Amino acid sequence: MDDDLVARQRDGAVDAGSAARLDARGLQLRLVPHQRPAFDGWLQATARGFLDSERTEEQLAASFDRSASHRRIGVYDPTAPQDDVPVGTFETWVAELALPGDVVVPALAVSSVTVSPTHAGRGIARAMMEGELRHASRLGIPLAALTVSESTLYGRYGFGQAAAATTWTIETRRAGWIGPEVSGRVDYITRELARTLAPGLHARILRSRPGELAMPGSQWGQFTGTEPDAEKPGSVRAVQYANAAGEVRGLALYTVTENHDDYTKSTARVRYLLAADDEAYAGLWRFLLSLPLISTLTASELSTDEPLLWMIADQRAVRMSVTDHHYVRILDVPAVLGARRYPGAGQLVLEVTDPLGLSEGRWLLESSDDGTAGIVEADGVDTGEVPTMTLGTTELSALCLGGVSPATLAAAGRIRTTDAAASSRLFGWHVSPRLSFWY
Ligand SMILES: CC(=O)SCCNC(=O)CCNC(=O)[C@H](O)C(C)(C)COP(=O)(O)OP(=O)(O)OC[C@H]1O[C@@H](n2cnc3c(N)ncnc32)[C@H](O)[C@@H]1OP(=O)(O)O
Repeated sequence: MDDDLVARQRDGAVDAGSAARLDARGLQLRLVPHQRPAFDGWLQATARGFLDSERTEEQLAASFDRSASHRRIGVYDPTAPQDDVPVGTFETWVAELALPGDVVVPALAVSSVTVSPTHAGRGIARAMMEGELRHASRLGIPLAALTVSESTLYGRYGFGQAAAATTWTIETRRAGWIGPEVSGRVDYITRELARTLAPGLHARILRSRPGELAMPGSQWGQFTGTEPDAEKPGSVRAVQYANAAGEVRGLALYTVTENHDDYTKSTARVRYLLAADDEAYAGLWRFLLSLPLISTLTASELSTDEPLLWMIADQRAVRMSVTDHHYVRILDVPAVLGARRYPGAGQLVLEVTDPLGLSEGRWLLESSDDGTAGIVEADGVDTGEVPTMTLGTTELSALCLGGVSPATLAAAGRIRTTDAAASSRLFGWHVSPRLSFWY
């Protein structure tokens, strides 16, 4: 990651257009310095917005210590009784996001969007979002991404649902293992060791799964229960998988809920599973499915095409639900579509409209047999019989990771294409996108 870009994104001035809009309503848009007590007011407002209880001194200190690298903005009402507590909060940082084909690009990760109910419906969230997207666009950051509390919030700004997630409930005794028998071993490790191993393992899988985002360091602490303010840290169990050569290739974190009426009907919840290769994946799931006294295993933020389903003899032992998860917003069409890889050679004209005017245009995309692509402005270029796709940024963003096909969006009336089959061949990818956490 480019440290200079990270610093310019974090420290850049608030967007002048959004500041002026809010100022006209008597509100102030400010960059929140990484200092206490300014940080405390911002975090208390964010916690309240997400229905959390008031943060304790221990939680404030722990959050402050782990959050220096992020940009925070707040909207303040100087006439409010608590004028040091913002009525709007917004957090961003630059993180690598994986695109199809083992490539990553810098993305603006967006989080902590809240507006106090006392100030709702006055355009505060819109002003913060538009301003931060413009700031990122000016810095050349090619896309933005977020996970959502409500599905209906972000399409209006050009975010498209690009990587769905699945939630699983598995009847372990019914499932039956028909996956590979692996030659490595599973061992319990301390949560601290899991915290140390996790970032390296995640860095290895990041590029292989479109949609995955580099996880903020602090979140590993939350998954492993090693942060000073972690809730019930002792409930988190950690195991590692090492192959026959002794190399650690995966780890799993889980919690259990005892059933006091019948211990054999207890439940385990997979908190996080990281596997750097197929063998570690099989070894860890095999272990989790055979935990003694556990009759139900649950897991979430899995992809829509997990090999796990094909390692289970009785697929009806699995109940699976699909939910929208990772939303992406293209800010620079040539940068994103020129960086990702394609299944093979093809050509497509893209006519893109953008509600915020950041990524509008008409482009000719040409991919080669090796999957790389070039993209040029199509105006003035003879595009002859090349298939054309006409769509909004929201829909292009939904398509860019290969999680949904142009044919599906055309059938849904969301895009127009002169050749649904050719467009779908070009935009498809052989694995479904996935994001393994919330942020
Ligand atoms: C990435 C994340 O952090 S996801 C978390 C989002 N935050 C939350 O869920 C916390 C609880 N909710 C809130 O804090 C606020 O209600 C927010 C942030 C969702 C909205 O803040 P507001 O300042 O009231 O929104 P604002 O007035 O700017 O409205 C912007 C647009 O969103 C729409 N909108 C606002 N709330 C909702 C909603 N709950 N569902 C659907 N649309 C909504 C408005 O109608 C408006 O539409 P328009 O501009 O296209 O006409």
